[in-house]
Amino acid sequence: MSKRKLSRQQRWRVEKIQAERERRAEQRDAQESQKLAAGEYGPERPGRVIAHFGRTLDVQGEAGDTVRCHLRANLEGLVTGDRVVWRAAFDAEGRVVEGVVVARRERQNVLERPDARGQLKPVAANIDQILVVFAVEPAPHPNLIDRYLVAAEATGIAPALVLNKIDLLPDSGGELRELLARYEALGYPVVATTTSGETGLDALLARLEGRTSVFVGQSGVGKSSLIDRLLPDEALRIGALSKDSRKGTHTTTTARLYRLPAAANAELIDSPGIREFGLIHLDEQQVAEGFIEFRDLLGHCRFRDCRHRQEPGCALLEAVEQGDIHPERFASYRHIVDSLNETRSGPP
Ligand SMILES: Nc1nc2c(ncn2[C@@H]2O[C@H](COP(=O)(O)OP(=O)(O)OP(=O)(O)O)[C@@H](O)[C@H]2O)c(=O)[nH]1
Ligand SMILES: [Zn+2]
Repeated sequence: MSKRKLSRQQRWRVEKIQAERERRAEQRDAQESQKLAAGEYGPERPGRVIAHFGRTLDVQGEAGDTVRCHLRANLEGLVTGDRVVWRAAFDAEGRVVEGVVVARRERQNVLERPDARGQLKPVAANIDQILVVFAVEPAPHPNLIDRYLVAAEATGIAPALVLNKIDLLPDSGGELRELLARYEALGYPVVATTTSGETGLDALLARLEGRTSVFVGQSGVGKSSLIDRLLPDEALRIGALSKDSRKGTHTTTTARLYRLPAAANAELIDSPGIREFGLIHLDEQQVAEGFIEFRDLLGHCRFRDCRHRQEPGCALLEAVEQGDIHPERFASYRHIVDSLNETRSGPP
């Protein structure tokens, strides 16, 4: 909007348009309640939110059909991935033209991100795995991988690692393989891929099969390239969409759920906001719990309030000493805790 002040007449028009919009929304809610009461909608069916735009949602039914749905007045805060109960409205020929979402099923988990004011807001729900992508180039710092893993563990969603750009792996890539073996030994699934060939694509598809996944990872590791590979048609459509938004219409930053054509029951939830990951909302205890090999030891230090620095009888320090915790993972833990403390005590 321009800095010029709105004239009285302009302001009057804006207010009038706003009032008209509200009136229409109220009217629609009332009509829907009437239709629901009169049984004009079909029976209740299960569905899944694949995109949402304010009070309008795209819901995928069990048959894979997508229906534009309104939200019943008393339902709030649905996000992509939510499982819902919806009812269809039909046209004269008996075809489903639209629907209304009447209930939300309990969530298995929810991914949250801070909004502009730093408040955590749900962005997607019911996710089975977080695929942390890293690449041969830019070379991964182990601490960065750990930061992603800790953030993922805190959501309660299982993480897996994807090493991309293995076409760039030098013959002497022993160091990286060693790093991967360390995470595999901890129990994390690891898949190696490249988008410049077929290598690893089958393994990635197998990992995606039967699950709802999200990709996260540092800029430049190849997330977009991998997703383009998995969703060739969708990629074209998104390209067309963003061309429009560049003209200044509107940009959709909300998450979308995609069904992958190449794997059975494989779904992907993606948006620029989901790919980024923060740790700032975690406390020291949550960071420690994010290191899965620490979990059994937590609570076994001599002092209840042990901060695992130099306290005698620290179960973690002893495990490092005995080689049960890799020193680099422990250094990583320290680094994350220190960096969070610095950020919090730093200037606002
Ligand atoms: N050699 C090689 N290059 C790749 C591979 N995958 C992606 N790239 C290249 O790496 C660069 C970054 O890829 P993107 O897909 O944009 O990475 P991204 O993770 O989506 O990055 P952001 O959008 O910044 O988060 C591009 O120039 C790609 O062409 C790969 O398997 N091998
Ligand atoms: Zn301790």
